[in-house]
Amino acid sequence: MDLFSADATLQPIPIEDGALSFLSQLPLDIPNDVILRRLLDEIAWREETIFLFGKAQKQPRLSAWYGEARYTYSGRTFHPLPFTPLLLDIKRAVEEATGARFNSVLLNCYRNERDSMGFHSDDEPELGPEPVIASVTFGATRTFILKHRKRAGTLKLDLTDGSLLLMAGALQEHWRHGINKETRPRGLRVNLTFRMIR
Ligand SMILES: O=C(O)CCC(=O)C(=O)O
Ligand SMILES: [Fe+2]
Repeated sequence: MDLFSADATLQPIPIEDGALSFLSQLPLDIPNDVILRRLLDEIAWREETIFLFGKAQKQPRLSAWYGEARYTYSGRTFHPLPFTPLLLDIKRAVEEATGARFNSVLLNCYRNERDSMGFHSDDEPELGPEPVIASVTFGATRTFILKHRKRAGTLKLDLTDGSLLLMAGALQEHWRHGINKETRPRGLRVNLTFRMIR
C-alpha cells in the first residue's frame, strides 16, 4: 500500500459553519467483518426506553456506553462500562488517524432499515465547546444526514463499512444530524462515536 496515497488520510468535506472529514477505511489490524462480529458478541447491548410526551417508548436501535468518564444525559447520570481490549484497539486507530484523544464511546446498533436515530446535536456541556467526535461504522451502509439549524441546508453522506467520519469545529452548534428509517432492506450496522468527556 502507498502510505502517502490520498485516501490513507482523512479528507476534508467542504461544509460551512463547522468541520467534517472522512476516511473510507480506518487502518485496523483486524478485518472489518471480524470486528463487527466481535462487537455484536462482546458489547452489552441494551434496548433503552425513552419518554416521549410522557409515554415510554423503546429506542429504535440498541446502544451501549463504554469509557472512563461518567456523563449526564436528560438529567440522569450514567456509569459507562470499562473499555474492552477491542474498543481500545479501535480507539487507538482512531486517535492515530485523527490526532485527537478520546475517553468514551457511544455504540449504536441499527438492526435493520427500520432502526434510526432522531436529529440531534452532540452538544452536551461535558463535551465542551467545539467538540471533536469521531464516528466509525461497521457493517451495512446507512445515510448520515446533516441539517443546518438556521437555513435551508442538507448534506447526505453514505457511511460505509470501516469508514471514519470526524466532526469538529462549530459543527454541533450549527448543524443537527440523524439517521432516517429506510424502506429498502438494510443489513445490520454498528456505529461507534468516540468522544472526550471532561
Ligand atoms: O449512527 C450514526 O452514524 C450516528 C450516531 C450519532 O449521531 C451519535 O452517536 O451521536
Ligand atoms: Fe450524534
